[in-house]
Amino acid sequence: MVKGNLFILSAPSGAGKSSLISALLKHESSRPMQVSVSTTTRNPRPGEENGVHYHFVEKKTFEQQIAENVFYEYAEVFGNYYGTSSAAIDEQLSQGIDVFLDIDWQGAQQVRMKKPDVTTIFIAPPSRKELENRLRGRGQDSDEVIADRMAQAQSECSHYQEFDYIIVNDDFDTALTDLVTIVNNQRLKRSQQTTVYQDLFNDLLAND
Ligand SMILES: Nc1ncnc2c1ncn2[C@@H]1O[C@H](COP(=O)(O)OP(=O)(O)OP(=O)(O)O)[C@@H](O)[C@H]1O
Ligand SMILES: Nc1nc2c(ncn2[C@@H]2O[C@H](COP(=O)(O)O)[C@@H](O)[C@H]2O)c(=O)[nH]1
Repeated sequence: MVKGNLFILSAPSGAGKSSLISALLKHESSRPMQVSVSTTTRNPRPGEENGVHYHFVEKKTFEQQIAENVFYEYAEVFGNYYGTSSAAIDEQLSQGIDVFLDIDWQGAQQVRMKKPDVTTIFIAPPSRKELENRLRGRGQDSDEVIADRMAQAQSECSHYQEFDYIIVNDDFDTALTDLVTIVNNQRLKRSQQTTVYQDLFNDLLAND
């Protein structure tokens, strides 16, 4: 079986990566796709469910999991820990599922070191003003949290050159089409198709 592809989406908080991944997962697809559920020490927002949006844990538990080597990558973002469990993504990739990581630039750097064939995508907002509007429009964070996220946005954006692709999420449908194109592009690579088309190429290369 062909292994699944690993994709990373990074962006300043509020640029729309969760919305884009969620829309992508509802889109028609030739292969199964899943978003990795990260572990975090931040408090749940209203409406967020444990095990669905994140695995919410205490700082002590997270630090124990770091010591037990549970994480493929982890980072401290906005004063909280966030991490991706190795076991979950290895299992999904080995089942041929394409896996999407919604992680920050620090996590992206760690994954690139371990898995150089990862496809990395940077989602940019159309402007700083619009980014702030989206954070406010989400209605889930205090003024203080929003100010902190706006301050951090510059640091996240300063890493855009490390990514394979850039999508500017201005018009949502256009950004989604761009994301679908990138995913299909990766799936059409020869390295991804050699096993699938082995019989076809055996036939095409056979001597009469
Ligand atoms: N193209 C768009 N145009 C207008 N609003 C958008 C667009 N994309 C997303 N949004 C809205 O912007 C807000 C932030 O989006 P979202 O939560 O997906 O961002 P995020 O990058 O995943 O943030 P975080 O990293 O904090 O989880 C949401 O209210 C979402 O509905
Ligand atoms: N390095 C990692 N970064 C992660 C992970 N899960 C989420 N994130 C990033 O954190 C910020 C804030 O997210 P929020 O849900 O609190 O708004 C955002 O940039 C995410 O991409 C992870 O497992 N590792």
